[in-house]
Amino acid sequence: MKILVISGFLGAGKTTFIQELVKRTKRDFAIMENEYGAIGVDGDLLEQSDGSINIWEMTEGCICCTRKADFASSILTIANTIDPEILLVEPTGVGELSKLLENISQIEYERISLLEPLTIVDGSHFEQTLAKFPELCMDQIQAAGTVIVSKLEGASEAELTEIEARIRTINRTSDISSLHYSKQPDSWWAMLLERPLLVSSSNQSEEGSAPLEDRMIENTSVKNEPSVADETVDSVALTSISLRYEQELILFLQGLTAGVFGDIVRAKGFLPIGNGDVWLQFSVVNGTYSVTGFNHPSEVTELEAKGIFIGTRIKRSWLREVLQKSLYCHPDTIKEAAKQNKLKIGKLRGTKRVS
Ligand SMILES: Nc1nc2c(ncn2[C@@H]2O[C@H](COP(=O)(O)OP(=O)(O)OP(=O)(O)O)[C@@H](O)[C@H]2O)c(=O)[nH]1
Repeated sequence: MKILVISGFLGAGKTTFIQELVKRTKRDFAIMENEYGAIGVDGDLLEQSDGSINIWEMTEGCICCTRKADFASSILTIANTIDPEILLVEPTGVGELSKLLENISQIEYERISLLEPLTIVDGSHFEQTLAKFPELCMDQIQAAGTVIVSKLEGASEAELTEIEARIRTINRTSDISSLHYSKQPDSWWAMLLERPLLVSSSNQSEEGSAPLEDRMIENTSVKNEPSVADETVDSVALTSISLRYEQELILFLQGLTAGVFGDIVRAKGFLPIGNGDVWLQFSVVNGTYSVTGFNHPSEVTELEAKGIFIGTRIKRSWLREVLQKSLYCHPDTIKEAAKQNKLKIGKLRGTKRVS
């Protein structure tokens, strides 16, 4: 089993990229999703776009630090049971790629090998994200074998050259793809699944990128940079959410991006509108929101409305009051919902979801 880690900051476009990778290469994949909050959203979205793929979700904690041991044992379980050709790993947007690679390299053996990791960077907010989360973003870029720039589909040649040069100042050896991946040829996609990560300098290939242990040394210098990342970022995960009208969702998202519910860096989820005939999916990143249709597979009863909100100074009770209105009005219902949420969270931990 080969492992391809697809890293990138919150909302950079990791899940969207994975959907395209699966579509373009049609290989035998399994996917491991690590969500920063207490519940997973990406697994459901991926399942919607390709119901035939095995998806694992690990929530509540980061596989590069607090859930290290669970992550290692899940990888071994996947290798020994499903044994896909390639396991795609999407860490949380606030995970350090260098630490994660270090963890995985410790469980590498003849049946498990690492591919050169990818980091997706949001080209439309590159400088802002880097300025706000320097340690994290630099780590993700420096440890990547290929840095892929998203969200610059309409950029000019000059803009692409500029961002490429900027990324080059952070990582001297990686491949950089500033051309949007939707325009890349099949050979480029195939190449992403073929390049092994070199773990020690003694294995370095002639044309090769820096091996893993050299990258780690490089990264120690970054540790002294100021960072506001891990310690201050918080998350709220809500289930059983709903709104009465589509317009209400727009108003809520406008409030969210205006800072009414705290300083939200990332939000995403899906929920029913009105009597549940219409479901909508929402996504908030870098102060902008998007709303798209969501085909709720009504025969799958376990798929529940959910939303994740990541940021600082989050107004939890306000979010609950707006999105769980029906629950909020009745104290007994709140208690019951809290009980059910607890059970649900427990059930999701490290479990395998096979469609
Ligand atoms: N225009 C454009 N939008 C994109 C691109 N990639 C992602 N998006 C949008 O950006 C938002 C976040 O995309 P995701 O793929 O969910 O990002 P992510 O990195 O998986 O997010 P987290 O896992 O929550 O950190 C969604 O609204 C996407 O539709 C891109 O290349 N171009």
